[in-house]
Amino acid sequence: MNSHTVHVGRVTRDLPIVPVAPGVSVALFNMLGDTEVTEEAGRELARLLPADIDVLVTPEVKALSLAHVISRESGKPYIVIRKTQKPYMVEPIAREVVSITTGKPQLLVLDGFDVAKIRGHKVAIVDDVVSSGGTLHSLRQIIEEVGGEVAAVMAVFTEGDERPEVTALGHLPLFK
Ligand SMILES: O=P(O)(O)OC[C@H]1O[C@H](OP(=O)(O)OP(=O)(O)O)[C@H](O)[C@@H]1O
Ligand SMILES: Nc1ncnc2[nH]cnc12
Repeated sequence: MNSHTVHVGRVTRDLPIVPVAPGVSVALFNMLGDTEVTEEAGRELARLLPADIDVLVTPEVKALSLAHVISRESGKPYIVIRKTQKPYMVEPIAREVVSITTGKPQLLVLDGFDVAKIRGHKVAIVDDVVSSGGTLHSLRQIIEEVGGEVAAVMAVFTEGDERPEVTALGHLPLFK
């Protein structure tokens, strides 16, 4: 299998290149279960986090442990936007999203319990990869709908297009 070598701080990984759509492949970056990469990326991104951020918001699931490390390092709390609506949620706010790696609609759901932690606050969105920007767009819509201000977007990698609005540790090409 072809691979693409990346560096996350002092850690090196060979990412497998996998097809995600007809004629499009990505270097798959899956942090789940990779403690070394998660710790390194989380510490690096925490150093780059603007001081005036109140709260981190991350989408389930691959970026979850990254948000945990940034939270621990920065002392800022984090909120997880889920991908399924649960019966225990209070007045959930949901948006559909199509990411490049999933290719079909998924839900992004904010539990109403968490709205007060976002309303009137400066938010940093945390994700592992920002690619088509579909996930970022829907996260922004949810945060702004409940009165939060997206003041930073932090990711380990951008992918495809350049994204000057994203603070990232590196960039991944799309393979076409
Ligand atoms: O910019 P985009 O094209 O929206 O792609 C970025 C999103 O895609 C991935 O999530 P994925 O859909 O693979 O879900 P998962 O983390 O639940 O596996 C990744 O974790 C980002 O959230
Ligand atoms: N290269 C990639 N690896 C993992 N998740 C992604 N989401 C978008 N691009 C991705």
